[in-house]
Amino acid sequence: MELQAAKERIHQLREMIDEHNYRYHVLDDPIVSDAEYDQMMRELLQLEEQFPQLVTPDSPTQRVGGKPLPFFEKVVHLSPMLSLGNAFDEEDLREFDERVRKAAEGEPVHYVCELKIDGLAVSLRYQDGIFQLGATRGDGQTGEDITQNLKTIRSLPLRLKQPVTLEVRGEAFMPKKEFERLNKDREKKGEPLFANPRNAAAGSLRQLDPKLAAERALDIFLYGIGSIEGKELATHTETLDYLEKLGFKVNPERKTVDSMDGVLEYINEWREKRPNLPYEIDGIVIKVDQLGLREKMGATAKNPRWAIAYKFPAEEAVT
Ligand SMILES: NC(=O)c1cnc(N)c2cc(Br)sc12
Repeated sequence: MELQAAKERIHQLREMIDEHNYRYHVLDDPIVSDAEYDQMMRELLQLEEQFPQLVTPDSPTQRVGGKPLPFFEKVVHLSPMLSLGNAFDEEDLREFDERVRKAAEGEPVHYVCELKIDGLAVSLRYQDGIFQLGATRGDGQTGEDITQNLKTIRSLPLRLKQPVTLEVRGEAFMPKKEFERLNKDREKKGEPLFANPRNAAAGSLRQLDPKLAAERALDIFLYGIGSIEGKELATHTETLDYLEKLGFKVNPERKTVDSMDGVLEYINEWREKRPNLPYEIDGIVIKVDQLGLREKMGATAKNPRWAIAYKFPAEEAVT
């Protein structure tokens, strides 16, 4: 095959593979069989071997690229990754609601309720829609560059549906089924078991050899924008919808309510439904929806004043 034909076929294959990867891992709604998908990947790999000058960092063949690193580089976040203050009961939530309504000075207040994923907070940077860099939260200001490992997460888009430059925040996690499979495998090999999916996810992403992270079916939900160029968003609800439009995986269980009673209802609904989720959650995140009111409330050195995490009581250890 000559170069021009190879360019066209490679472009076509990448489009198809990215779309099928998105449908399978983000929408959980595949329309081709694994065999058909693997066939497309094999053809793309062969063409890229034949024409190495046509390989690009966002090609789906580059997910398990890198060689083992000697260490992780430090990354300074474009804006600090704050952690959430905690609420443990209704009284804490009512006090939070009072503080918000005081700051709102009569302006209507909407809360976005989201599941608090029990994983590892990460920050992802995209330049003109291409994934550039991913980092751990670290101390909130400086994290570790784990780009190679994050690229192995199939639901993480290597190229967005629009060429935007932004930094997004999310939680990388290990689904419960994968955690059980991994620990069974480690038990067979006489290796120490992971205590919980959170530790397993953190341990996987802190591997210096990306091939090890690639063997673990990690996943990721995105839930916020750290910084963005050329886009004005008025609410968090809009932000989450926009992240979905760009091709990110956003948790579908979110709900926007206009009172603390609505928040309490959501919390009780998910207290019941939590065991049936395919991933672990350790609470519910409640955020002010209006970004203007968030600006007004600001943040302490550690936590935003416009959000809080309701923590479920720790599950009694499964004996
Ligand atoms: N949906 C969310 O905002 C969310 C979900 N899960 C988490 N572990 C966290 C942590 C922060 Br900080 S926000 C958030």
